[in-house]
Amino acid sequence: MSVTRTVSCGLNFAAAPDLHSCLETAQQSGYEYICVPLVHPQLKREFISGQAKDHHEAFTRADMVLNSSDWNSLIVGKLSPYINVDSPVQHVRENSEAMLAQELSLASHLSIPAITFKLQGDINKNINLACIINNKVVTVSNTQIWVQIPMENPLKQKMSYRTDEEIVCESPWEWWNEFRFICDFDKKIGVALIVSHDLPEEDEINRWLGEPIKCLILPTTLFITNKKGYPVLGRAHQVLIQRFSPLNVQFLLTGANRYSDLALYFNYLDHVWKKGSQVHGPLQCYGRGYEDYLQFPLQPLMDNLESGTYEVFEKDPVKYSEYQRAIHRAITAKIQNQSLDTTLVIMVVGAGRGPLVRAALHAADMAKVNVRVYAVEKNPNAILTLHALKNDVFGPRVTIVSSDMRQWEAPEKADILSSKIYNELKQCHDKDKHPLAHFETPYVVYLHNKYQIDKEQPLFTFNHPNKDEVINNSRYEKKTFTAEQNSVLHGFVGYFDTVLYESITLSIVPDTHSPGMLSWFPIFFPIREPIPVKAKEK
Ligand SMILES: C[S@@+](CC[C@H](N)C(=O)[O-])C[C@H]1O[C@@H](n2cnc3c(N)ncnc32)[C@H](O)[C@@H]1O
Repeated sequence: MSVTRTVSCGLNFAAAPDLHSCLETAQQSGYEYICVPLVHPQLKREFISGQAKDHHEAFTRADMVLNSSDWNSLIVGKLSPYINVDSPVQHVRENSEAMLAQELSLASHLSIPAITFKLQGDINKNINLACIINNKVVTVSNTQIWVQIPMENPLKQKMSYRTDEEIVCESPWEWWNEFRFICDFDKKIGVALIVSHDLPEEDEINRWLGEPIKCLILPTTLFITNKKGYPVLGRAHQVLIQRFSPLNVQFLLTGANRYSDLALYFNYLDHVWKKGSQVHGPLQCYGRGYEDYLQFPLQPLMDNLESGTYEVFEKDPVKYSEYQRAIHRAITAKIQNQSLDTTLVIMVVGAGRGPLVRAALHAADMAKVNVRVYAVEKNPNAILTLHALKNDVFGPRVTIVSSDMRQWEAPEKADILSSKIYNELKQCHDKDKHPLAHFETPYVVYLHNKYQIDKEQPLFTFNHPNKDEVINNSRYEKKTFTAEQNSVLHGFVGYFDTVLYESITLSIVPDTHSPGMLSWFPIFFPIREPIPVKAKEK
């Protein structure tokens, strides 16, 4: 599915003495917003001591230069880079705190959508900043915070010019991780990732793909000139942009323009972004709009499903044909060594609006075998549909049983049993519970913005029919996972696969996912407190 929108890219300005002309420059070339200093870079203020302390002139432009809807949608404000609220020098720190308070208050007054600043090191150098941002912005306003993090440690870059040896230094992901822990993982705080010339290892990029990346900052120096004289990115950077595009990230172009027109960068980025945002494959098309959206699992035993819900199941192009293949294969196996006029008994338990009944009849027709099909369903509304289908389509081979299968006394034994009830969960979901109660309970989610800490492992197996003397479907298992790199555990994801008959299976496990099958998103159990995990830790 191709994308008709254009990329959301902004233009960074080192200084913006005239906001109108900056906006005009940006918009003429397709850029959606501009990123500008909240205060002119030269207007460093003095609050504690010094000559400038008693200057009471305006420290920046007035709000009237733009109307509020432009402030709200077109401007990302940069905090002054000389603010250092973690300075060991008292007056620098105190002055910085006052400047920061002034700029945060201004950002809130203007209601700009986001403020941004660059993180220059680990939490030891930024603890006060993290606390102030958390207390003064995250908990009190709607402004988004874009924390600029370099993709590669600047120390590594610096040293790479001086030595050929492999430099081991901390990943800037750690800086971000520590910072957002202080901000309690608030949704308003996200990453503006500064894309480096040398890209980090694949693992590290994968880890960033699980973070709340709001923006990729692209220095103009990343671009090279192609044969036609236009700016383009190298292959690795194109792939990077395409991998982040589906996460709805915005972009920010920064640095000197080296071409005749700024639109050349924009047009190229738009082209690369569109390629990355294209939705491939039926599952991606189907899941579009549901990415990372936590949904309550269906409870077909406790609730009676609605007509529209059945309609959604029935659209799956793969599931029912696999059921039909499985039933056909089971019929073929059953009738071996039996006389031609044998009638097989097939029971569809939890028949819904009849797709498995239809599959059973088709399979019988293909095998040229007589069948009696029992369609057992407890939802009285779905029973109406089944009766209509019996009259119009299924005919006398089908007996409709309006009953809970657990209470039904079957008149005869089944040769083949077919059912599709996987998403049953015991506990009832109360949507009005305390927000924290929503943790550690399951959700269905089409996972998108995620990093998988370790490979999935098989957990529970259920065999049907269960011929144990005492049937016990409760399960308990302990599994050990090993983190490949430092990361944060937010929860556990559950997949399943099932054997319908012999080699015919359905699976939503990533490595073995049934091609083209749309049904069933994974189940996700969020944990209440995210847990930091160290590389190689179990
Ligand atoms: C997930 S739906 C599947 C319906 C249908 N087989 C299909 O593929 O579209 C499960 C169905 O099983 C029914 N069901 C669940 N528990 C049942 C029970 N104990 N007895 C009878 N039907 C049940 C539900 O009402 C629902 O119609």
